[in-house]
Amino acid sequence: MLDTASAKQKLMAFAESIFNRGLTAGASANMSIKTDTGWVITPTNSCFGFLDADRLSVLDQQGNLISGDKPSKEFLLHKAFYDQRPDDTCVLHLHSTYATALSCLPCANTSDAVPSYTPYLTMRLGAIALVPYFAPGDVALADAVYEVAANHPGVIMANHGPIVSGKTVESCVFGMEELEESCKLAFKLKGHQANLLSKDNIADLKAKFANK
Ligand SMILES: O=C(O)[C@@H](O)C(=O)COP(=O)(O)O
Ligand SMILES: [Zn+2]
Repeated sequence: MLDTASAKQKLMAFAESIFNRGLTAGASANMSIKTDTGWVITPTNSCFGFLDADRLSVLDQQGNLISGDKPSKEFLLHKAFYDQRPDDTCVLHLHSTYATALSCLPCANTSDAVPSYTPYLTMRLGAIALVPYFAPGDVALADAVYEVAANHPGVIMANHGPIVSGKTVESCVFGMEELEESCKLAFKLKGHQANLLSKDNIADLKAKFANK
C-alpha cells in the first residue's frame, strides 16, 4: 500500500499523462488511490492537467477530509469499488470520448456491454457492465455500481462515461485505456462484418490471464 506522499506523486503523474493525451477535458474526471491511512482523491472541479499536490484531497479511512480541497463528488462511487474489491487500490473515472459515446447507445447485454474483438480487454478487465443513468454524485449511482463492482472492475455508466478499478494504479489506468480503445474499435467496426472473439477464445483468455 502506498503512503500519502507516494500516492500523490503517482496520481499527479498519471493524471497529467491522461490529460495530455486528450482522454479527459476540463474538469471531467476523478481518480483516487487507497493509501495506508485512507485515500488520496482529486478535488471536485479539478483539471487533470493542472493538479496541485498540496490541494489533492486526503481522506482518512472513514472518508473524512484531512487536508486539501473538497473531494470529488464521486468519492462514494469510488468507494463502491473499494468496498466490493478489497484488493484494489485505485479507481479512475473519465468522460473519454468513445466509452462515453457507447454509454449513450442502447445495450443488448448490460453484463457484457463492450464487444470483444481483440484479447486485451478480456485480459485487462473482463466483461464490462453497464449501469443505468443517475445524476453525477447521486448515491443511487454509487449503489448501482456497488451491485456490479464485485464481478466487474470496468463499468460504463449510461449517458455518462466509464469507471475502472485496479489492484495498482498502473493496472487501473491501463485497464481504462484499453476500455477506451475497445469502444473506439466498436465504433470503427460498426457496419463491417467484423469477427468477434469466440466464447472459447474468451474462456481461454480468462483461464490464462484473469487476476494476473
Ligand atoms: O460527471 C460529473 O459531474 C462527475 O462524475 C465528474 O466526472 C467530475 O466530478 P468531480 O470529480 O466532482 O469534479
Ligand atoms: Zn463524470
